[in-house]
Amino acid sequence: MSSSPVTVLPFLRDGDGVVSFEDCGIRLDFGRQRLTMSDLNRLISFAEDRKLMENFLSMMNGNLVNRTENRAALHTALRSQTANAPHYQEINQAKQKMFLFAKKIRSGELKGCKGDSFTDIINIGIGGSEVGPKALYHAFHEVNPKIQIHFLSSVDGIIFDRIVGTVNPYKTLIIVSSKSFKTRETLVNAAEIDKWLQESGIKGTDRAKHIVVVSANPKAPNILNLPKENLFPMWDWVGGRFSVWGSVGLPDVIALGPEIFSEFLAGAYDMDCHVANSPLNRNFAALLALISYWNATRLGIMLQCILPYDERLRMFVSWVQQLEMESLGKSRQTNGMPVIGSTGQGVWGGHGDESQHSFFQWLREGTGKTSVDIIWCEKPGHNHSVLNKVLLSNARAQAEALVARDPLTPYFNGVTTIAIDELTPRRLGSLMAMYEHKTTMLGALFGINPFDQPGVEYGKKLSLVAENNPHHQ
Ligand SMILES: O=P(O)(O)OC[C@H]1O[C@H](O)[C@H](O)[C@@H](O)[C@@H]1O
Repeated sequence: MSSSPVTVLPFLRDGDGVVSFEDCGIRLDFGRQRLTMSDLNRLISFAEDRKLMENFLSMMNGNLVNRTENRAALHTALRSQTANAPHYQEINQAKQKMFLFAKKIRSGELKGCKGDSFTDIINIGIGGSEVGPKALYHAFHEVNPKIQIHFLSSVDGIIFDRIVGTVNPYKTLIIVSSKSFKTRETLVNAAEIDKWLQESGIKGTDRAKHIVVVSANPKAPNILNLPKENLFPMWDWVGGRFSVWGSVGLPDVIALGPEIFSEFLAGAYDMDCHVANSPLNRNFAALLALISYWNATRLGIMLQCILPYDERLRMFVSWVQQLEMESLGKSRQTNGMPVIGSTGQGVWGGHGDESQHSFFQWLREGTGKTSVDIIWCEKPGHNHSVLNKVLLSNARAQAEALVARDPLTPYFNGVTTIAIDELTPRRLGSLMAMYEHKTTMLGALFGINPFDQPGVEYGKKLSLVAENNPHHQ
């Protein structure tokens, strides 16, 4: 048996040039990725030819960048801090409505139908109507939250029972969150929860004190037989997986407070400004996108592993997974022609320290190639300095260990480290916005539309057919 020839790939850090820099409280180091500075410079020229920045600014200005659905993609407008952003008035109006509602619930001015203050929220929603608010809540909720959020996403009665089994319906607010208000799981769960409320005696007009809806579908309140005031609006010009910055964030605004949510938006805006104003060779999102493009198309790396060494970022992994895989899992270009070569990678990951004792063996010595993002926060969110010392040592050590693979095998990893000074809501906003911009920029580089999801919609149709098939009862 003859062994395949092995080429030892260079690291970016082995040449001249800047491979690490800081902005928005984030230090990015891409020196352990497998390319040379001249490769990177060629990639930057390619990005210029592809009009990467022009595309990005066109998205922010509200042009119809989602061409298959003939829509804009204006998630940046939801967090803009300037009055000249597109749709400023209606965005601001919706935000004020959400903030006022949250303040009244938090102060106890708004109560349930029997006069109780709210202690629990059940957020019914799936995909983009769940993972973003869940990531934010998981990062910043208190040890014993005064108002706790429960996320009901899949149509799995076990989860349903576990949630309703721990809450008092008179002290519970239900948020039914669905951009389309057509998602089967969300509507079926909403009906089941409504039944539970009614069986608990919350009927007729009392229901309106316990259920609100978040949707871009103006018929949503009517569908659930609620007054139209119970609607918190979304718009078709924000994609579901980019929607945490608007009314989809309502459960967080209530449970964590408007101040935390405002900071989260401000952090995303910091990153929007960084990406809009930085040259390509100092631009976080553009560099992440270009390296990912290189990895997928030149090195055949089809996996992207996200490893936060911080419990608060555990749910962030699921959020990135939906963001990247739904946006970039495409094999047709925007012009309708099949893609030649590769597009988006499979995204997976987990808490870094736990993953060391689970799948790191595969990363270190398995027969695969992976691009890894290791994320840590320099200042901990707790007082256990010994624990933090060990955790951060692990993170730094693994960044080296994962690239130190046996040079005689054709398998390897490229590692990017992302060190955050301190995880505040503002920094989480910046981090999430950075990955959003990486994703949409990759769409432009691959020549695909990162804003639609026709494959998911096809699956939804087939599920309905299966549900109506008597042989599946
Ligand atoms: O918010 P909804 O309209 O209920 O959609 C929920 C989810 O449905 C599908 O799975 C889409 O692919 C997702 O992008 C979306 O976030």
